[in-house]
Amino acid sequence: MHSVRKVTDDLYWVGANDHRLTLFENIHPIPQGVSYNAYLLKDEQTVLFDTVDWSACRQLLENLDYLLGDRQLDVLLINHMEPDHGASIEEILLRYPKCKVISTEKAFMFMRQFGFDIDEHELIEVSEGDTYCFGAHTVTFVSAPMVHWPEAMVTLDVTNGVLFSADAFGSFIALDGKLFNDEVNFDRDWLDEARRYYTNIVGKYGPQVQLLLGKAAAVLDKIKIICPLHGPVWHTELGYIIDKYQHWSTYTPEDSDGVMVVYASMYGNTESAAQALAAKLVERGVNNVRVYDVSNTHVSYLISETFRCSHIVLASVTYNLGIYPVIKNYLEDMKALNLQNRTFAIVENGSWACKSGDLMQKFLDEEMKNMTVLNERVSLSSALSSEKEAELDFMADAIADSVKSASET
Ligand SMILES: Cc1cc2nc3c(=O)[nH]c(=O)nc-3n(C[C@H](O)[C@H](O)[C@H](O)COP(=O)(O)O)c2cc1C
Repeated sequence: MHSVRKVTDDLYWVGANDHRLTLFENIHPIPQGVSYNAYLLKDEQTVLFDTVDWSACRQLLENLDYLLGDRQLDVLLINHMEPDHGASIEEILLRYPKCKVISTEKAFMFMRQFGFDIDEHELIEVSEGDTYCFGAHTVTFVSAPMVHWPEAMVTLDVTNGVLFSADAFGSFIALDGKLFNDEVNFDRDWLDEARRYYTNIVGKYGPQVQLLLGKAAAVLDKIKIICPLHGPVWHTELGYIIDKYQHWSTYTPEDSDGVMVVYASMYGNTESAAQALAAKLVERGVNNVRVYDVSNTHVSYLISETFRCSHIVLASVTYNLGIYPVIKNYLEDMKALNLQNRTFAIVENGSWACKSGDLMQKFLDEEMKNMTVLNERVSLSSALSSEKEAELDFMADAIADSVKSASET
């Protein structure tokens, strides 16, 4: 059965929702699913903008069948070749043998690498600034390398201001009938998952996203609708999502008063200190505090929260003279995603040779960029003793002061 939505008078969402996939990219949990968005323009020529994951190909075909009726698909325009969008290319070309393909040189290379038989078709290679007319609609192409693969481009329909933004402005969560940003409560229900999508998938490529945002800024008044490849279509409050992208891509905390306390604890003593610290922070008026057990929280959620918050408390046991491995993995992920400009506080614990504090400090100082570590470290010997509580108070004071000054700037 077809399931389509109208975006404009002659543009349709023809994508699909996926509630079966457990792990996006086989790594990030997606408990609320994901959508693969593709769009069909019915102009003098019919144009399909991107395809969907192979698992959703049948839905795409039914949607196209329904909307095209007796018409053929004339053009397949590929902005992004990652298989969650490109996997159905060959099937589309088999069904519509006269279909031309418009894409970038690199994307055509990827199509061949992935084994798609495209060379029987007319292939139109485009690059930055080229335009193409489908009848009433003319589009122009803007390259978007590493947002988030090297071949990526975005396409602007200069006739009606629709931007096909590829993975930019995308989000986890299946659409389930909704399509537009104002059909959902984005701030309440989607923002966390949009951030988790961006930060884990594209987070590393902040400078490249900045480049794209710079190009978009030059034509911002012309952009009326943003059609990403996952999640809602933006047709109101474009500034809201662009502002989020500004923060994320410049590694600027969204919440200058946000504190996350991430603890690693085997027997509960470090956990107890983490909770005591959280209570002390709230007592000092720092209410935007969340506590995470690193062992129970998938690292993609921690990364997302680390992009949101200005302050991070790392509380780790010592493990075989090292940092607890799961905290180490979290730090490595932060580094891989290029995260910077955060303030840290360190709580360490050990029963005979406490090392985790120095090691975490060294990692932040030497492996990462623009990270500040507060001097007030708390060093536990097995459990939080009453003598050490004063140190936890000093740490809470220091974090509260730092949050206050971050919020004032
Ligand atoms: C496998 C393992 C390795 C450990 N290695 C060290 C170590 O190298 N140095 C140390 O001081 N404590 C070490 N510990 C002890 C814990 O870090 C220590 O008991 C800590 O207080 C436990 O805190 P928790 O109650 O939050 O789990 C180790 C414990 C385990 C289980």
